[in-house]
Amino acid sequence: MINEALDIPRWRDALHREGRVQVADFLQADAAARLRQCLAEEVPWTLALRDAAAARTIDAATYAAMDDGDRLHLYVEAAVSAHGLQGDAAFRFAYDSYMMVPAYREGRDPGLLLHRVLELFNSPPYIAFARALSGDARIRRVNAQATRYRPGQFLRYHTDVDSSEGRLYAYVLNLSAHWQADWGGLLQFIDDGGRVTDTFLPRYNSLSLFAVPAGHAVSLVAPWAGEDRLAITGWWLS
Ligand SMILES: O=C(O)CCC(=O)C(=O)O
Ligand SMILES: [Fe+2]
Repeated sequence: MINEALDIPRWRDALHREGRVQVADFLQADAAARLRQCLAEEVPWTLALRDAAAARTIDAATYAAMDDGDRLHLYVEAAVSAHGLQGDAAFRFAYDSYMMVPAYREGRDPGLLLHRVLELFNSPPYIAFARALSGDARIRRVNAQATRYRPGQFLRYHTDVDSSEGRLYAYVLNLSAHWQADWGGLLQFIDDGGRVTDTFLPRYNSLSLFAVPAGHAVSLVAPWAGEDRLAITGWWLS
């Protein structure tokens, strides 16, 4: 499934130098196309939402039954609930999500390709691959969620810091076909001074990879975005 022609030492050196890297042509072409089709057509999406009260999920049936206007209203409500707030208190998000680990454990959606992906990501050869790419022998497990960002959706500044889960590296396997820079949905790295230090376009079949913690955000997807921003994202864990 992984592209066998990847130049692993090249990407590892860049990751060590910069703390982040975007690996091009990550999957074999047919695997990328099949996975993209799964995200575009087969996933029962939930809405992951964080507003002033808490992080919460709108279940797939409820979400599917809503019309576009009601959905957009939820995104905007979550966004404006941070008005006047700064720092951690302003953390908000609204994006479509499929939490692959709980779904797998609970035996939900039998036959969904994402279950095979989670198995692959936790197979000994893939863990060995992740260790080789990062140069980090502590990696033992991989978690994953499928994500879809549509106009009005976003993930505000955060660092992925986590005290219990053992997050070492964050990854994003991007599966939108022809994402354009002015559609929003950009993965932006933001330093302690508030400067954007790097931007990753969600380029088809690329793996965005960075050491945790690091300040970053997914910018608001514009009304004119011509596609959904589709990805599988998670962490390489100790
Ligand atoms: O989708 C992305 O590019 C980044 C996602 C992210 O930062 C996260 O889920 O914590
Ligand atoms: Fe993140």
